[in-house]
Amino acid sequence: MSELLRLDGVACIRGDRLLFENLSLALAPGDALWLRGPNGAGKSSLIRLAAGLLHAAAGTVERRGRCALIDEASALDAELPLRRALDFWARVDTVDGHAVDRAMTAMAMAPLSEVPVAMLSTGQRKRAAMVRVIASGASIWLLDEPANGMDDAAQGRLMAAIAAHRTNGGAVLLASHFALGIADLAELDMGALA
Ligand SMILES: Nc1ncnc2c1ncn2[C@@H]1O[C@H](COP(=O)(O)OP(=O)(O)OP(=O)(O)O)[C@@H](O)[C@H]1O
Repeated sequence: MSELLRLDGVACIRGDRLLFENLSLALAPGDALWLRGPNGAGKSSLIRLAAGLLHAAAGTVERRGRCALIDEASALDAELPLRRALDFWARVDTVDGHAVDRAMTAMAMAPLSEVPVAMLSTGQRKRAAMVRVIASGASIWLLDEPANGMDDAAQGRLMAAIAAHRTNGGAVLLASHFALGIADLAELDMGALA
């Protein structure tokens, strides 16, 4: 497979409801795809399928390389100072402290290194989750509403991080209610599949 992520003829059932079927998509290095659609359309479900956290009722999901995920649940230990919480994941992802340093700078989080995760604001928590994604070194980014709660400056940093990741050969699958102003972005309207 030349792509980083490929879904072929995928169906998703949640509870007793068929959310979508026969859905296919492929992300090659440098690609980004925006999943759009109203509440309940299945955007988060598709992201979780791509991450391997949900089982497809039909079809296949293939990944080449590691993926990093942002969703509504924070993976960072709420009790720890931010930097220690991020260093834990750096060890899991087998990346060094410099990768965390660079990602902290990219999301302007370095001044908050010693603040416990539980005390971060909503937007700061999203930025912290993005630091983890950037530092992970994963080639496939799965971002579920990554900009929710971010102010304009943080959204600008998110856009820059996405652009840099694509330039470096990564791919991005993004679910968002609103357009984020990303250049050269493919779209999949999940509302149209319902
Ligand atoms: N664990 C679950 N069990 C049963 N149904 C679920 C479960 N999780 C989600 N659903 C249902 O699946 C549908 C799609 O949910 P999903 O979260 O994927 O949509 P979404 O497009 O991301 O919505 P939003 O824009 O509100 O985040 C909804 O109708 C939801 O109620």
